[in-house]
Amino acid sequence: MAVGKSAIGRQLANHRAATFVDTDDLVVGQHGPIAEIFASRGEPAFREIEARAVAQAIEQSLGNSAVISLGGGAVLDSGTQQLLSRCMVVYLECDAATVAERIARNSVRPLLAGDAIGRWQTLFAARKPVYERLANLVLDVRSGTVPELTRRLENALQEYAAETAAVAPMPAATKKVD
Ligand SMILES: Nc1ncnc2c1ncn2[C@@H]1O[C@H](COP(=O)(O)OP(=O)(O)O)[C@@H](O)[C@H]1O
Ligand SMILES: O=C(O)C1=C[C@@H](OP(=O)(O)O)[C@@H](O)[C@H](O)C1
Ligand SMILES: [Mg+2]
Repeated sequence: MAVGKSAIGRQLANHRAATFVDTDDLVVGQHGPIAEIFASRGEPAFREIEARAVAQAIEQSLGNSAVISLGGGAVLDSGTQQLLSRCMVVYLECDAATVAERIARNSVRPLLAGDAIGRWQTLFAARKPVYERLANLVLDVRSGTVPELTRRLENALQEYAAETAAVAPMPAATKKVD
């Protein structure tokens, strides 16, 4: 949460003239504000809605050029993990110090209510292995502006594509960009 998935994803899509889909926006468009879904129906209901939104976004992107930004907890769903195995997955690697100021003024992320930084750290520690396992590319987003990070991501994606084309048909191992 708050690492820049939505902001960087949107800029990358603009740069590539690709469709941009933020699955949180899909959820909000279909079911209303995320905080209200958590409050009235609970997190399990949110996760089901979210998994359907992710599946819809991936299905509609097949054969098209699309950048899909997920919510930070979406990858915990096993169905989503399977669908992501057909996608180029980028993990934006960040830390608590970098997001601290952003989440201090958080008002839309129910899982960060109360001790925002403590909650972020606990969630991150539990999810990090999943992020690492699913990622084709890891981008360090601890420093740089959104436009700078988008350029670094674009360059890294081009390098990744060139490397995987060179070793096809074997998929390349996860690449880490500092
Ligand atoms: N590298 C960055 N530098 C400064 N602000 C950033 C950076 N990345 C994201 N932000 C800002 O932090 C907030 C959270 O970013 P967002 O893209 O919504 O994160 P996520 O989708 O991962 O939760 C937004 O206000 C965004 O503009
Ligand atoms: O990490 C999470 O569990 C969540 C992250 C949020 O999206 P961002 O990661 O885009 O903030 C949003 O899906 C929801 O508040 C739950
Ligand atoms: Mg987001």
